[in-house]
Amino acid sequence: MKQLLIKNIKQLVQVEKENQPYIAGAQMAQLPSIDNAYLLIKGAYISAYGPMSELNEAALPADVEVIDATDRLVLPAWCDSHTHLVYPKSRDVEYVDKIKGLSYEEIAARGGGILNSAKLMQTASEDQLFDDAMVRLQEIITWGTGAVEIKSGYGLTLDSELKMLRVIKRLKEASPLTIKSTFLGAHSIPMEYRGQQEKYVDLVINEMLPAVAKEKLADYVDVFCDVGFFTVEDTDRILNAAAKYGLTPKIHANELDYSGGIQVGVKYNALSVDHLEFTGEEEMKALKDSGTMPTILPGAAFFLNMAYAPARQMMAAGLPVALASDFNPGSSPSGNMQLIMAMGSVLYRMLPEEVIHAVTKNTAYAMGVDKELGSICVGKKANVVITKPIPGIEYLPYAYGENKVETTILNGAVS
Ligand SMILES: N=CN[C@@H](CCC(=O)O)C(=O)O
Ligand SMILES: [Zn+2]
Repeated sequence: MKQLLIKNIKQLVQVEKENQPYIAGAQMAQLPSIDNAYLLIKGAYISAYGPMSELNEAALPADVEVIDATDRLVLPAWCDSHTHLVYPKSRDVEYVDKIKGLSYEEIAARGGGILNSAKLMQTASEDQLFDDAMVRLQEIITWGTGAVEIKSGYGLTLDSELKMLRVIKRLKEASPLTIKSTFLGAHSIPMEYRGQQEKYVDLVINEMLPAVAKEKLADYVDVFCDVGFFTVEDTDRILNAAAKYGLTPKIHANELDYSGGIQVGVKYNALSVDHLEFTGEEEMKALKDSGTMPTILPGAAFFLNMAYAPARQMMAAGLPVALASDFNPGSSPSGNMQLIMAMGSVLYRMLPEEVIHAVTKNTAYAMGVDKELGSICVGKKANVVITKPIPGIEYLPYAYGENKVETTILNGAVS
């Protein structure tokens, strides 16, 4: 089997002897690393690592491929556990409305926002959606992403939701990235259902969910549980129905208000609850030891000029925190996880060690791939990044405009 040796690594970051599902509270500030290290990859998996002093290069096969990482750091590739990166077109027009002062809810209420994308989605071809999304995937690989979750939710009709999910299925097959798909039929209420949204919820439950399950198109289910969108009762109904198909929830919650989304997500053992701008003591109590990953989406809060989720209070309460990009055309038009790390650090006061855990281990958990990704651990998939020559981990969030990643390795191969 083909072997790849990365040697003379200035710092091998986030090594783990045994896989821990996620990192919480004060432990997030501890980042186990090895200076002057090597990493050995066999096929698609990590087979060994350690200090250079323990490397017996002579014992390796003659055809081993060698990368010299002098002055460079090696880290697990980022896991981006929340995106909407299959979409028909950018929404830069709304951007100007936002600058002029229209709120996210005001844009949505007059048929803009998610409904704008949903309208375009009706006529978008599957091939065009696939080609555009492949370009976006290629770009995020260059920024160091190794795994990504992608949601439907710009369809909002049976056919269009299935179209989006089929595109995601094709992306899974065509891309070297590890991809998980999430059914988000309950992303917004179509205009014709306004005032009778329970009928749209019926459609999601009775028509969309069975069709999605029949074609095995989704790994997870999501609901936008927030003011002006879906209520706790709607969410409860959808998650209850989804559980019968074995679909675990990942919920959009508490972005616009104390919506009860966090609590209903925890009630249904959601893998993650995401956004969380409106998180108080009660919400943190519900999250404690729940197994539900609190996931903050700094790109959306920054772009929409929202309040910032209380990341430091969450960690002080012993909770884990994950950071994802929310890459979408309306509220976070970037999948650059290095920028997310910078935002985590500057806007949420998270330490470099904490942001690294938040975009690797904790997002791996939030998208259900923690056993295979998220750390440098023997037996895990070899999805790693080699940085350019940089001074240390602090430089990753500090130099927010630069691409610090030189090489992304996915499944043991340079991508
Ligand atoms: N908050 C809800 N949904 C997306 C927004 C999608 C859009 O505006 O197109 C989000 O996560 O930010
Ligand atoms: Zn989202």
